[in-house]
Amino acid sequence: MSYVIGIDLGTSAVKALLVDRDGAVRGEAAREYPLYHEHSGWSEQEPEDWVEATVEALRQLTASAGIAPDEVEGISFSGQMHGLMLLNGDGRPVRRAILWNDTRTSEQCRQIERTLGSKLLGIARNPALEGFTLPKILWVRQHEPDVFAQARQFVLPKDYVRYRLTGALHMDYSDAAGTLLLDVAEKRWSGEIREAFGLSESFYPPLVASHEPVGTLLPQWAGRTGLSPGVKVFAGGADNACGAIGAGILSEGLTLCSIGTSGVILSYENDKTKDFAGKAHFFNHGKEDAYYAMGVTLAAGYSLSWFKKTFAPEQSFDRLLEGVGDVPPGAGGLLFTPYLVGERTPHADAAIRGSFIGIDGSHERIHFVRAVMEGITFSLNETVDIFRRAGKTVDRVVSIGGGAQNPAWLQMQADIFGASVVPLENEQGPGLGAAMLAAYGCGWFESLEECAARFVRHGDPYEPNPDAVRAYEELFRLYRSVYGQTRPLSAELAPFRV
Ligand SMILES: Nc1ncnc2c1ncn2[C@@H]1O[C@H](COP(=O)(O)OP(=O)(O)O)[C@@H](O)[C@H]1O
Ligand SMILES: O=C(CO)[C@@H](O)[C@H](O)COP(=O)(O)O
Repeated sequence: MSYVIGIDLGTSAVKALLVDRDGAVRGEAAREYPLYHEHSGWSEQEPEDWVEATVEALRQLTASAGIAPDEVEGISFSGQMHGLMLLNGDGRPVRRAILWNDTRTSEQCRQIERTLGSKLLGIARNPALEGFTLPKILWVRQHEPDVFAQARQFVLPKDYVRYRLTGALHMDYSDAAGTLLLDVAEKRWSGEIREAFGLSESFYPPLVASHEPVGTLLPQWAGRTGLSPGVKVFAGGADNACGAIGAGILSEGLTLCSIGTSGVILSYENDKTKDFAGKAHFFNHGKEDAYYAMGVTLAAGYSLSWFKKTFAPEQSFDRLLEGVGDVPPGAGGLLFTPYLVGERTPHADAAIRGSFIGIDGSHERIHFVRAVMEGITFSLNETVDIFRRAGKTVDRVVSIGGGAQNPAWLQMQADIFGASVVPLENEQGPGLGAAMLAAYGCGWFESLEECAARFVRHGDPYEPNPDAVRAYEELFRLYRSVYGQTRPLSAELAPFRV
């Protein structure tokens, strides 16, 4: 048999999938790693944790599947986006990675806006947001000059892991698009942005397409991972681009909802000139010369996992969510806004924090659980609304990620989005998209579309229930008013945060 492996370097864990030529998942392995929040708004990870976890996941995957090393033909990656890794001249990290959900860089964002003005949207196609990579580079240069002086190159999280496994350093277009340093439409590093911030050309890794081969596994890892040193390694893509590939979002008219640590509503775009005026992100797809627009809820699954960790640490998600489908829309008059770490879409606001509004003596824990799920979904619906106002049709949404594991949540998505919501038969998140890039890169298929026709299996859709849709239209209006009303309170509470 021959297989490919898709590795998804997520925020909470790395997941490796072993996939055969029919797209059947023949094995999976995951390893978690910690997040470090040393100050409010900070979020970092230890790069060595990613490497160790990835190698361990590969070892477990090959051992449990009982396959011969040369049966795996190709490997590719999906990675959490935007995280800054700075490497010294020996290719070693000079500090921990600063992640996509770290919001310490508001001042640097204002600096970028002052320096580039409207040129930024024209070139990078995205506004300066705290989570993106350029503001992080400027933060380290300003606050840790000694550390920055050691840095010779920057990369993103999955690029670093791939570099450690192959010895070859690259970045693919879909991930490079999230740095604010790429000319998105022209698919090249922007000289204008680079010069504006005095960065040297050698600081940038070479760009490649997601399905391109970038090397083979270094012999030192072969024994430990159970893979052959000859296994081909393909560049891979941003987790949202890979999530889209794995869900078959490869043509106009399809929308993706992904609820992982973050939450995303994503819509495929052929037209590189499409203008959302910065209201939605606009990035290169993992499919060549294609694009996607996307809105992001920073703390989507993270809000639910925060709730579970804080109020039910001993319970599984399935146990915590038991009975949540029996609570009517509106959670008994309880509203939640998921701004635990600030927000991105539609409010690019690092200072806002979340809230429960309407707590009543009759509420039980299950009402809070339902309110958290509804708040996350309302936040995603703000992006659905942006897309509809921009003239896009959103009537069929493919739902992936941890949030797609719960039927009540899938029904809630259909009712809040007012659209059919389609889960995948074998929900594997972005790892399947990464495996598809390897399968296409290995030449198993003529195109990603041909690969998707074999690998991607949509399940039965969840249809919107008209009564629930009506109730949610009213509740969504109330939800939207919470942001403006809690913003000043959040600002006044800021000094009390640790
Ligand atoms: N059984 C479940 N039911 C509902 N939500 C779940 C379940 N399991 C996980 N989740 C949610 O999904 C999130 C993790 O999703 P995942 O796609 O694995 O994340 P990531 O790739 O960001 O690490 C968790 O934070 C949690 O909120
Ligand atoms: O910042 C973004 C997208 O712009 C996030 O979607 C990250 O890419 C992290 O993803 P998950 O760990 O939630 O999958």
